[in-house]
Amino acid sequence: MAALVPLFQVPSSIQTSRLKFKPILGTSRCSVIKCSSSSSSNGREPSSSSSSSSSDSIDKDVKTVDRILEEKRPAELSARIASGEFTVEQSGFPFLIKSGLSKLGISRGMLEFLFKWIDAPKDYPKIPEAKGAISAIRSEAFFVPLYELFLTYGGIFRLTFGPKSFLIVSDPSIAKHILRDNSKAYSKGILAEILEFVMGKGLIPADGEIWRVRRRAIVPALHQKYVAAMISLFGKATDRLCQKLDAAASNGEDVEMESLFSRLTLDIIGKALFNYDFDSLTNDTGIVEAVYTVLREAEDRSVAPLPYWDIPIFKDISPQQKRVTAALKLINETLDDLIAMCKRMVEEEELQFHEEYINEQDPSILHFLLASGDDVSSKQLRDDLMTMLIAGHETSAAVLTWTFYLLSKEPSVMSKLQNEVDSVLGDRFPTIEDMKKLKYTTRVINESLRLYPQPPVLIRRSLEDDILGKYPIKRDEDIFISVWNLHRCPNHWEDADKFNPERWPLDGPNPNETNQNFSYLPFGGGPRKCVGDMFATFENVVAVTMLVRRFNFQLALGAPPVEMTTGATIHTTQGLKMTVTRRMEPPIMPELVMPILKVASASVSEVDPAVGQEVEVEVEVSHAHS
Ligand code: HEM
Repeated sequence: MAALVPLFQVPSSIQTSRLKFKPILGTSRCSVIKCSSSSSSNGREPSSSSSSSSSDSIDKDVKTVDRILEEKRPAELSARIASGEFTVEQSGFPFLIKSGLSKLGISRGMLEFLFKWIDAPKDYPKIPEAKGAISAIRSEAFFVPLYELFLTYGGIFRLTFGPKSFLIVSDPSIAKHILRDNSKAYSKGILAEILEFVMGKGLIPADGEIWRVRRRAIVPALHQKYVAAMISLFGKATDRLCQKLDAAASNGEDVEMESLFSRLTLDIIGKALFNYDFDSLTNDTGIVEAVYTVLREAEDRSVAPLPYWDIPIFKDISPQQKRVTAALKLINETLDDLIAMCKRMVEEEELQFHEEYINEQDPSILHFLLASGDDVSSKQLRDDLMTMLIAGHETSAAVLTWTFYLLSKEPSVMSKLQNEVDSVLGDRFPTIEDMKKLKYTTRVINESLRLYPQPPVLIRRSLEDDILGKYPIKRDEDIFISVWNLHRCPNHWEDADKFNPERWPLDGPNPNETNQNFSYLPFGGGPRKCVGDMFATFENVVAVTMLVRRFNFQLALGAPPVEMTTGATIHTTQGLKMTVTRRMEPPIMPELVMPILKVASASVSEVDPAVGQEVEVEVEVSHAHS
C-alpha cells in the first residue's frame, strides 16, 4: 500500500528552486514502462525484434550516454558531499573546547564520551537533502522521480517540501535494518492513518500488541494444505475468465485486461477468505460496486492534497463521501452475515481442530479462524477480512496486469513460457505438484515483481531515535522504503530495466528477500512480511499458465499508451487493452485429472511471528481434491 498524501500536501509557493526534479536520464531509462500506440510498438511488431542497424547504433549511443551519466552521478554526489554541502560544519563553543582538550592530550575515547550528549548529531554526517519543485513529480507516478533522486543522492536522502520532510530509503542494508533487524522501532505511520476508515485495526495498519495477537491468529490459517486446496479455486476462477476471453476472441473484440484481472482476483479472494462468490467476472452486483467504491476511495485518499474526509461539513454532504459511507455499510453488513453464517456452520460441525484443519465445504480463512476458537470481536474479524480482501486483491491483479504487459513486449519469453506450460500441463488444470515443475513460469512472475513491485514503496515511521547507515535519525520520521529503487538499482542489477526472467537460474532457489539480501523484496521482509506470499505466487502461476496455454496476447492496435499511475499499487493510466487470439496449435487435449490427496513438498520462507525471524522450511503439502 502506498500512501502518498504528504508528497502532495505542500503548496507550490513553498517549493524551492535549488533542485528541479527533472529526470536526468531522459526518456530512455523509462522506456520500458511506456509503449506508444503506433504500429511498431503495439505488440504486433514488437520493437525488440527490430534489427535495423541505424536503430542499433542509436541504441548504442543512448546506452553510452546513459553509462557516462551513471558513472558521473556518484562522482558528482561525492564531490558535493566532499565540498561539505551535506555536512554540518564543526564550529561553535563545544567544538573549540573539544579541540582544545584534544591538544592537551585528552584521549579521543574520553572526549567522545564527554561530548556525546552535546554534539552527537553533529558528529555524524547530515543526510543528503533534496528540495524541489513538487510540480515535477505530480505529473507522473511519484516513485519514478524518486528513482532519479536516488541516483543523485544515494541510498538514503531526505526529501523536503517546506516544513515537511521524508526519508527515502533505497539501500538494501538500511531496508533490512528497518524491516527486520530493528523492526520494533518502526510503525506503519501515515499508512495506518489513511487506511483506518476501511481496515480499522486490521493486520496491515495495526501496530504493537494488536498486530502481534492478530498475526499469531492469522498466519496459521494460511497453512500448506489450505494453499494447496486453493489451487483448484484459482483454476476454476481463471477458467471463467478464459470463457470470457474465448467469446472476445470469437467476436474479434479487444479486451481491457487490467479490469478483468481485478475481477478475477476479487472472485478468488472472496472465496478464499470467507467463501463468498462475488462472481464479479459475470455480474456487477451491488456488493461488487461497493467494494470498488471503497477501494477507489482508499486510493484517492492516498494521493489527496489534504485530508478532505476529515472536513466536518464536507464529509456529511459530499456525494462521494455519502457513497463511501453507504458502501462501507453494505460491506460490513455482508461480512457480519457471513461471519454469523460461518459461526453457525462451525457450531454444527463435529469439530476436530488441528494444525492443518480444513473444512471441505468451506475451506476459507474465516472458517479456520472461527474453528480455531480464535477469541476475537466481530469488528476485529471484519477489519482483518477487509484488510486481506484489499491486500490480496489489488496486488495480484497488478502483478498479472504488468506480467501480461511485459510478455506482450517480449515474444521470446512468451514462447518459452508457452512451451513450458504445454509440456507440464497440456490442457489439464494445474495442481499443487505442478507448482514445483512450472519453474520458468515462476521466474516470469519473480521478474515481473522485480520490475513492478506491488506496492512500489513501503511506509514506516520511526518510534524512537535510531541510526540508519551512518546517519542518526529522530523519532517520528516518516520513511518511504522504495522497493522500486531497490529492484532497479543499476549497481546491483545487470540491465536493470530489462525484463529478463533468465536472470534467475531455474535450478536456483526461489528468489526472496533473504537470499537476495534485501535487494529484492517483493513481499516485504522481517516480521511484517506478507502472509499471503505463497498463496499469491501460486495464484499468479495458475492464472498465467491457464491463460497463455489457450491464448496469445498482443497490445491492441490503436490502444492508448500503457503508462503508470500510483494508487495502492501500480495501475495503468488508461487500462491494458489487448487483442486476444486463440493459439493456432492448441496443446494436447484434456486430461482433466485432479488428483485426490496426493502429497508434494514445497519450500517457503516464513516468518515466525513469535520471534520475528525468517526461517526456510521444507514442508509436506497434502493436496485436497479439486
Ligand atoms: C502478488 C500479490 C501480493 C503482493 C505483491 C503482496 C505484497 C505485500 C507486501 C510487500 C507486504 C509488506 C507490507 C509492508 O511491509 O509494509 C504485504 C503485507 C501483507 N500482505 Fe501481501 N501481497 C500479496 C498478496 C497477498 C495476499 C493474497 C494476502 C492474503 C491472503 C496478503 C496479505 C497481506 C497481509 C495481511 C499483510 C500484512 C502483514 C503484516 O503486517 O503482518 N497479501 N504484502
